[in-house]
Amino acid sequence: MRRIAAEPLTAEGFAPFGDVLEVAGAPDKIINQGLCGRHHDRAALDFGPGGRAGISLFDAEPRSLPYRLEMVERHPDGSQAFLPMHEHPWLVIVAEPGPVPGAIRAFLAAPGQGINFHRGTWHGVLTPLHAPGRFAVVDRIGDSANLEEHWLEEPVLVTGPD
Ligand SMILES: NC(=O)N[C@@H](O)C(=O)O
Ligand code: NI
Repeated sequence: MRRIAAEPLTAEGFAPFGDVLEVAGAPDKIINQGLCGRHHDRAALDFGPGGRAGISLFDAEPRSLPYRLEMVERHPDGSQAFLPMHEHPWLVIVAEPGPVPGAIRAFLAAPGQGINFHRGTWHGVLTPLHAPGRFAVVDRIGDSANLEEHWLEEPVLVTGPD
């Protein structure tokens, strides 16, 4: 079985697949009587025609490393953001674009890091590594299925960082 090692999640490394949401660097503006830094407008949200933004809460079972990846999916009609409601590391898996998924990439999100998959990005489903696996999810609410799954011919074993 093919093995890939998760790499630390960075905005640069993840840029081809989406946005990293994290409090890093200077805020764009100081608000609330100087008591809050606003890191403004940090993700490319996209819900397409006929859709709208929704916020859902996911309570997912934690997985363990090494993680057996059997399927990736994509949402052709909108973006999808995973915003952790905990302070644990968690796993983000994507694949290079194409009519069928290309090379698999895995990232280990640090505590406090969230992500936003751009519309159509192949990805593994939400993968917490610790309980509680609680996330706010911002994605498209609409009439379409907005889901395409691809089952890998051979599972991939995702390990922790080298
Ligand atoms: N199906 C669903 O709502 N979640 C998936 O899209 C996922 O990426 O976890
Ligand atoms: Ni998804």
